[in-house]
Amino acid sequence: MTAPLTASHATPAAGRETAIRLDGVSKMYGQGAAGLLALDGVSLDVAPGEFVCLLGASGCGKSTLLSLVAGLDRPTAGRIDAETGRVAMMFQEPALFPWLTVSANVEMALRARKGGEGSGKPARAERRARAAEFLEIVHLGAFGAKRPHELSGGMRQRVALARALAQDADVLLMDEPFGALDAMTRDLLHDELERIWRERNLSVLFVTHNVREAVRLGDRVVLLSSRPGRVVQDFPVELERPRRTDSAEVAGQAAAITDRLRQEVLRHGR
Ligand SMILES: Nc1ncnc2c1ncn2[C@@H]1O[C@H](COP(=O)(O)OP(=O)(O)OP(=O)(O)O)[C@@H](O)[C@H]1O
Repeated sequence: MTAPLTASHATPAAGRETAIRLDGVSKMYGQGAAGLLALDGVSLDVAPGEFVCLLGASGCGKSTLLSLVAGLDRPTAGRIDAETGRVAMMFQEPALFPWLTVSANVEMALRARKGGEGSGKPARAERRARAAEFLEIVHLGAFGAKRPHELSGGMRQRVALARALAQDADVLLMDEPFGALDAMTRDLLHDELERIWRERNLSVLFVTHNVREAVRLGDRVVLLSSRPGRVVQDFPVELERPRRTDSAEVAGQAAAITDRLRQEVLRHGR
């Protein structure tokens, strides 16, 4: 949950147009007869600036896949390149430090930044000013002095988003970030995330159980099989943006993907 917020395991390969590449990635937890194969030969590319949603039955390895891309764990086989190297993660729980103000939570990410060309750690006053800018981006400019418990669930997730942006990440890995929010708040956050994704040209890998949410947000929806997770189908979503979750177009494409997901779940007798 409160695992490291940045992971850098870049493998530069000049001229390749991928932000994330998984090539034949498998993950086995444990060993021998007691081993559990969570992912089996997953190959998947995310282009720079692309928004890819990952769908699949419960336990099919979606979170495992994200943690491998984030470099929090290693694959048993296969290869992962996150070429940009600046990866931030968001979870269903915002995982803020409750004793710190909203601003200080975002400042922590600025403190934790790795040094590098033009990205040295900013001094305290500058961190505060930059945290305020990131809070403006998520429309929480007036809330920097509040503590997390004074905010609603949706606002706390916006702080988590500001914190992810403050890491100067160009790849966002999101594990059901809006799963605990009510439908109205989720809708608003979809709009905000879409705006920020476009403005900052982020590459996003977004895990969800919600097929409509995947179609609302994704350039592509990648469907994983039940465990062990394998890529079953990759659905391009060519609907014009901005999309509405409750539109007939989104509902239509979501229904087709749900049918395929249902077949997959039934095939595994769940
Ligand atoms: N650290 C671990 N050790 C052993 N088994 C694990 C570990 N982490 C996950 N698993 C198992 O690996 C499988 C895939 O888990 P994972 O959490 O990646 O699936 P998921 O698709 O994200 O699930 P959900 O949709 O329910 O969140 C599950 O059977 C889970 O129990």
